[in-house]
Amino acid sequence: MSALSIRNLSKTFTMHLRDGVVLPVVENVEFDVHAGECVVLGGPSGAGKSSVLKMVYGNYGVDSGSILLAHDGAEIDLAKADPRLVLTLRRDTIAYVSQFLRTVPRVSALDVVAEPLVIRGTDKAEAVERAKALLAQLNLPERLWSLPPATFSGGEQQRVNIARGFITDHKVLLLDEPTASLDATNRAVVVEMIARKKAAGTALLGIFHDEDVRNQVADRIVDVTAFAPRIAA
Ligand SMILES: Nc1ncnc2c1ncn2[C@@H]1O[C@H](COP(=O)(O)OP(=O)(O)OP(=O)(O)O)[C@@H](O)[C@H]1O
Repeated sequence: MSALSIRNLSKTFTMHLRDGVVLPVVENVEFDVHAGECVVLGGPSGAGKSSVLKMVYGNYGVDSGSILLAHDGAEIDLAKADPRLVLTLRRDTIAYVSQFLRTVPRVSALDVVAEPLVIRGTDKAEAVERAKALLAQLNLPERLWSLPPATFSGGEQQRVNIARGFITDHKVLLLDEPTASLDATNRAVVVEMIARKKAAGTALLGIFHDEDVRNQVADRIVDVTAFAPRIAA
């Protein structure tokens, strides 16, 4: 069984403020992501890459189809999971590095990064040590660690977000443009971190506009234009 299996997934957006105009985005999306590989969603702007990623994480509902995850020795369909189960899947099985960090006031960068481990029951001091190691690896200046990331630069916030997403050993890791705001040095760090995740058996699914990074991390590219909706005649 794959770590992540997408079957027949379709999505339309209904614009309620525009007389209920219906915008089909993708139809019959089908692909698998196996343990230890990084699959990259490809296709031009507007093809639906982010929408697919958001469906897989449960941020967007689906019209039809399945998002099958290996969780706790069973196969779970995230597309049909109730909100409580979605939260459990996010705690234990599927992690997501979004493009932008959602900052919480007064919470330090270190605590933001350590939180996913603490929630899973890791001792706080140990979680903070792991957070420090990741922030150091990502070259986030130590003077920033105890500050809330709200005032950080785009690239600094993105590195906090990456550290938070990478700190656990979730079996599935989703990456939405994790290197978009990074300089060459830190892009290389992230490429190395992805390679380590693969070696550890994580299944990764991501969007990377940077061609260099994409070529370095991708085992396979799934072209989302293959799932463009057929326009009704
Ligand atoms: N919440 C939403 N409501 C309405 N339409 C949406 C919504 N999210 C995405 N869309 C539409 O769905 C289509 C696909 O968007 P999506 O962001 O998934 O594309 P993408 O391939 O990730 O593009 P890019 O590479 O530019 O980020 C677009 O036409 C977009 O306008």
